[in-house]
Amino acid sequence: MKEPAMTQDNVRVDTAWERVDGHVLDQFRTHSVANLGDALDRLNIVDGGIAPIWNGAKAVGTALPVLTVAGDNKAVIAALEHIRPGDILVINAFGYDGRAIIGDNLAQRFAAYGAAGAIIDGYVRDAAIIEELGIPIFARGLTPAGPFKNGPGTIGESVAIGGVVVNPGDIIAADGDGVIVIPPHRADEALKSVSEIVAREAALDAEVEALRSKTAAS
Ligand SMILES: O=C([O-])CC(=O)C(=O)O
Ligand SMILES: [Mg+2]
Repeated sequence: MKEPAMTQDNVRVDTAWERVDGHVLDQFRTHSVANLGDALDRLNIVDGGIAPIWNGAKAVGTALPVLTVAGDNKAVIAALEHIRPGDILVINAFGYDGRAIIGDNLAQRFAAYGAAGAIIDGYVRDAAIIEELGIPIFARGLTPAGPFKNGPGTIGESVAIGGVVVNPGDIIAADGDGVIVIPPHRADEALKSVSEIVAREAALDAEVEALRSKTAAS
């Protein structure tokens, strides 16, 4: 039987779930989020309001879901000790724009514990330092206002983020276009289908190249 969730000081924690192997994640790393989205029938994509906070940020990993109260990061701080290498913190902070849920200090702690990044349905701060450090953080925007630290919250339970349900251990891929959530049981299907999409995209590029040469010759 599944272990029940424990509540630690106002934050409920469930750690009874699995992470996929790193070699599965490596296969997703070679693909764009747009192509992965096409491979999953153009579904499973987080709304475009959640975007990288610096140009060039990208990340692939498995979801460590965190639910906070709007403007409060107690559950995020409590999640630090539950990070495993390759995790991506997926934080539902209710899209609230009045408080930053994390800044450079927490982003650096995520990285120090081996997290591959964080996706936040909410706002962040200290963006210039996070960019300088190259830590991939995706959020709705920036505000200098710091968060409260009272809770409650949950760690390791399913959350909603940008209109998509994220279960603990789901595969997350994020790049300049945005974020996709891939349930592990659909990983093989997604990888097979995305290689067909890559071939189709290459054929479209070749068509454009042929058109360009024809235009130049005329
Ligand atoms: O004060 C906080 O909790 C958020 C913050 O700025 C940081 O993590 O650097
Ligand atoms: Mg800070």
